[in-house]
Amino acid sequence: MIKVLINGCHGQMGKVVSEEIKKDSEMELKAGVDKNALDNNSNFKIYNNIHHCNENIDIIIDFSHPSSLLNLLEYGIEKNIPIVIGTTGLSPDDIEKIKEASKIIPIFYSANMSLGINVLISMVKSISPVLEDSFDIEIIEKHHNKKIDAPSGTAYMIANEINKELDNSKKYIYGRDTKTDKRKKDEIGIHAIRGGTIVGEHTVIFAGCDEVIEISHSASSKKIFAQGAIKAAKFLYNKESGLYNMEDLINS
Ligand SMILES: NC(=O)C1=CN([C@@H]2O[C@H](COP(=O)(O)OP(=O)(O)OC[C@H]3O[C@@H](n4cnc5c(N)ncnc54)[C@H](OP(=O)(O)O)[C@@H]3O)[C@@H](O)[C@H]2O)C=CC1
Ligand SMILES: O=C(O)C1=N[C@H](C(=O)O)C[C@H](O)C1
Repeated sequence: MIKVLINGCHGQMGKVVSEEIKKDSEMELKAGVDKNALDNNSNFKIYNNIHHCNENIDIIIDFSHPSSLLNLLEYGIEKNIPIVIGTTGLSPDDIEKIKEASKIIPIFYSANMSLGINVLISMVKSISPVLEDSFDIEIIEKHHNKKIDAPSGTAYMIANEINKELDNSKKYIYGRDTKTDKRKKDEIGIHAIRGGTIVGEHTVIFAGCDEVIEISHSASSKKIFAQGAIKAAKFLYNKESGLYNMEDLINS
């Protein structure tokens, strides 16, 4: 049995991951960490500070908040525990810290744990260089009204992957409300919608002269992210230190 700690266990994703682990015959939920360690009659122990947890843990799955990253990495390094990180809204400095930590322990990071989004990314990566000269690229993401970061981590991930294919020649434009000039060629527009219970939708628009290609992904339940994170945890368990992502998992 792989013994799991969920960081952010009281959150929307934490609860779904916990339900999915309970159904999994290869995994055991040993502990949870959340800002408020409510006693909710769980059959696993909940802590409000990860450093207070002395359980025997094989892997950590994190869907929480950027403010917990430092503690999380410190704990993983101190106890030599691999970490699957799904939290978004991380700063470039946070990403650097993840890269540094991954020299010591195995870390899996993806802003989107669904298979579908990662297939979408390989599609847009392959067509962007072909369309770049004559098509404008825009990304629209839609999420529920409880989401705190914008644009989504996935929208950034899609934009970054496209940009890498285009020699990082594009800059990102977020909305256009204060703009007074025409769209420039070197832009990728990124736009965020928030409302209701939308789980997560991402559309990449390639707009050319008299023709438009739209590639979309729509998540209809958080289960796909939880199941993806569990697959990532099984993949990461017993791996060498290093930084892994969905591409590594898909190609494994
Ligand atoms: N990679 C992926 O596939 C996916 C990523 N996500 C990302 O996962 C993260 C969590 O999403 P979601 O579950 O919807 O968000 P929630 O706000 O519902 O859950 C986050 C939980 O973490 C808690 N928390 C906040 N700060 C800390 C801390 N310092 N230490 C421990 N726990 C803390 C929150 O407590 P409190 O509410 O009291 O602040 C809350 O219970 C977000 O960044 C989201 O974008 C979401 C879905 C898929
Ligand atoms: O907060 C969410 O819910 C989600 N966040 C991730 C993101 O920011 O990309 C992934 C998913 O779309 C759901």
